[in-house]
Amino acid sequence: MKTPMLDQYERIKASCPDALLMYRLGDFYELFYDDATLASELLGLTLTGRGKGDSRIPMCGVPFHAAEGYIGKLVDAGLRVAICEQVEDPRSVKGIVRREIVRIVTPGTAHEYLREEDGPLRIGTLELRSSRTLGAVAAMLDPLTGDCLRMEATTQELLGWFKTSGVRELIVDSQTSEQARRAIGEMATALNALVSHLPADRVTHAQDDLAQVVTTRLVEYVSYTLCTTPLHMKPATSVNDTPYLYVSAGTAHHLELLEPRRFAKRSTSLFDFLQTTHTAMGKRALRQMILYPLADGKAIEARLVVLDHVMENAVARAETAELLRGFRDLEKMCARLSSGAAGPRDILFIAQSMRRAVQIRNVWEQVATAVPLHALLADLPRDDAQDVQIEAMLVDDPPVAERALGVIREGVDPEIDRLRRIAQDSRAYMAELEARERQRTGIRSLKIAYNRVFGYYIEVTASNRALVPDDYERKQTLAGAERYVTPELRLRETEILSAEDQLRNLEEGRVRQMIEEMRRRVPEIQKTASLIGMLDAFTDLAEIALRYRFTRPVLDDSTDLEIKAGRHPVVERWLSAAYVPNDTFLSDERQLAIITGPNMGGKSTYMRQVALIVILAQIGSYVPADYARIGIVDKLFTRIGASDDVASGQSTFMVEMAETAELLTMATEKSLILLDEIGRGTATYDGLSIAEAVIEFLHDQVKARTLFATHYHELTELPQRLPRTFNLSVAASTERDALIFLHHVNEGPANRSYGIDVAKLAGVPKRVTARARMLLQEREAQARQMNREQVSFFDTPTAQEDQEARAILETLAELPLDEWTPRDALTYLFDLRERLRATRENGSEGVSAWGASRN
Ligand SMILES: Nc1ncnc2c1ncn2[C@@H]1O[C@H](COP(=O)(O)OP(=O)(O)OP(=O)(O)O)[C@@H](O)[C@H]1O
Repeated sequence: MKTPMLDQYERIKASCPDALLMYRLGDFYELFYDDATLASELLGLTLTGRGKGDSRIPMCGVPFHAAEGYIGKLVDAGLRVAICEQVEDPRSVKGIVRREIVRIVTPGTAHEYLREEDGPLRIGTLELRSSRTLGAVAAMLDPLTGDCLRMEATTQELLGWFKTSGVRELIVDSQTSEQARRAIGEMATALNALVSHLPADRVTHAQDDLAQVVTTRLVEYVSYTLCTTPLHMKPATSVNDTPYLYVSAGTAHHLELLEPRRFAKRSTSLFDFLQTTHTAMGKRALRQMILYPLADGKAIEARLVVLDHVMENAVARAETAELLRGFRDLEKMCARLSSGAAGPRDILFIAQSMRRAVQIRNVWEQVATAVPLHALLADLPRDDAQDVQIEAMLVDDPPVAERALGVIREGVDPEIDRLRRIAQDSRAYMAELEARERQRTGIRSLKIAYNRVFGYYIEVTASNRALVPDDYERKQTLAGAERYVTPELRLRETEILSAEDQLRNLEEGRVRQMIEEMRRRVPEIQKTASLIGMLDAFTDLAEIALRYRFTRPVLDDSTDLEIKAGRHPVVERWLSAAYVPNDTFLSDERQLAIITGPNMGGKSTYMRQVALIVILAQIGSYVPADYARIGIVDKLFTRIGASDDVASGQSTFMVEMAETAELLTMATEKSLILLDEIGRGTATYDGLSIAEAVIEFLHDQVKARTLFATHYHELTELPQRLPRTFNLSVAASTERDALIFLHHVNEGPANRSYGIDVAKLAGVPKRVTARARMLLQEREAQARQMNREQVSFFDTPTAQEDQEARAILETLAELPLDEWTPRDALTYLFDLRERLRATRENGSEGVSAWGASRN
């Protein structure tokens, strides 16, 4: 026999089959059946059971007040959780209490349950244009702030956007086309995201406008998970209208834009370096700026003008910082208002912050002369009358929950004050009655107390039962005590309870009204929140620019990149020694730089520095350089530094090649590409060949500005045949056998490589480095010998060939094979063959090289 409760459980569960159902039962959320088994495993909870024998079903539970953490864990594990509450007061119903799902928490919409520091949380979806070449229309939505971004691009590009933006869940519905479904499936795998279905009854009728379709789908999904119509969704903006700098996910990772490298000892991310904002909105705005730098000259200039202004006005800046310090997270509160979770405390906090916004507006209105700043201020609130009123009505420290007493300030409502006095008087009265009864009965331990079931009662310990007077009426017997009522107590109780009831009704009514008013103001509050976020971010960027002596960049539509004395802001900050500034000059004629030099010489720092300067400039920030002129970059790709993606199950080489593939297909003439030692992860000749072919392709086809760091010295020859390439090298010197890094970037290739010196520096035993140096010398000597004996043997057949063959044989005879590893030998052999082939193809030119040193 199924109990009515289980019946209800199963009905509710059926309405939400792809979520774990947390079913509220008194002070617990209970899970049953498979949900219970799964949750108990993931959360380490004891699995119990309900019922007996065969009909016993698995069950586990979490206390309701601690549920948040558990829900967070489940969602983090990629599950959906449906929260089912009791929606009536159990005391006022006979039989089973009505229950409803009040929230579905999913990986992409769990903003109240996950830590914001772990990055943004977004949901996304897409539809494909009927013709493949037209690409796809996509939208992504931040369920906390209600920001919705639309974009039209290739699916590959969209994947990149989704990845950097933290899309954790992709939404499909019954109208999603088959193709789109496939694309979404593939993306979900790449993003490690969940694919979720919007229930059919939520799908609005088919529309022609795909942009509309994708945004509506996401808004509907948020509404579905919140179990209410959200008030805080903003109209979608389009990436295609406001061009942004595309930063591939790999790039954001390599450059440590938002998060430091795994295992980094300090916060080495750009975000951490820049972030001294005062508000949660400011932090979000800054993160957003870094994630979406601009690619439109006018928009960047507008930001720079605001920044100039903020930098110039030190007093206003300081006052703003002061006001921002106490600012509450308005965006989070709007989300709470929207989902019906807001209570009196939220209302007070919003009112206080909105008043501060008015003050901030006043601060700047007096000094603002710049048009873009005016535009920013125009939408800040001007009038705080409403909020002053709210502050006057609510007590200083109101409770979080909507249903609580003592929320309205004394003097606001005479009726509330009167009822409160009755309640208070009765408390005094009860104390007095207690004293009186103790006196009358002689029972010193007698006490008057209250509970929800019996109301007020007099409690007497069992040992004093004999002293109880006749007019006491027994209510309840406990182990060591008896509880009584008297007619007087009953009378008083009715008075008190009715006063408290009325009081609660009145206070709740007031609060509900305030919440309703605030809900109507959500768009205004959101607008304020985002402007305050921007102002906070600008104040922050201003402080940084002043503190670290940044300069204002010049942006234009050229494809130049000119930096004088550029620095890497984060490395400079943490370096104990002085940072060596470096110049950069790229243009149409100097499109691709091949950078050589010793390990640890500063190649990757140099490349990162260039990338960060470009990003900062396109954010609208000042930059760490004496001068910077930047032809606006449309897409930024980097492949720098050791990959730590090995943990994700992909080989370093595979990841590297995937990223290379991405940039080769996506980059344009306006892009900037930074590559560090690509091809290193494979056999020398594979690697070298890949590297060379990539350079050729970038030079001939893509024509993007490129910095290419490499250890293949062979590549320094490329400028001879690829006119837009040139050599750069990081300087090092060896003094008395010690290697000194100068960190200075020079024109021209590195004259030698310093592998052995670096090995020594790194503590490789002297015997090994000495031996290596000997081997190197031998090789170089052989090379010289070969060069001397070199004859162009293919010209005049037999005799020459003969001679060359003898030279080869002689070299072979001299090879220190005993000391070589098989790999050394094999590499040498490949080397030999490769060069002989090259010789045959290119005539005699290459011969000189065949025995040359391989350093
Ligand atoms: N311009 C500079 N001024 C001062 N110190 C620097 C500079 N550039 C780099 N360094 C220091 O040198 C270290 C090594 O730099 P980096 O990692 O860029 O070398 P690399 O040439 O890329 O080495 P590898 O080829 O091994 O990757 C940095 O951690 C930093 O401490």
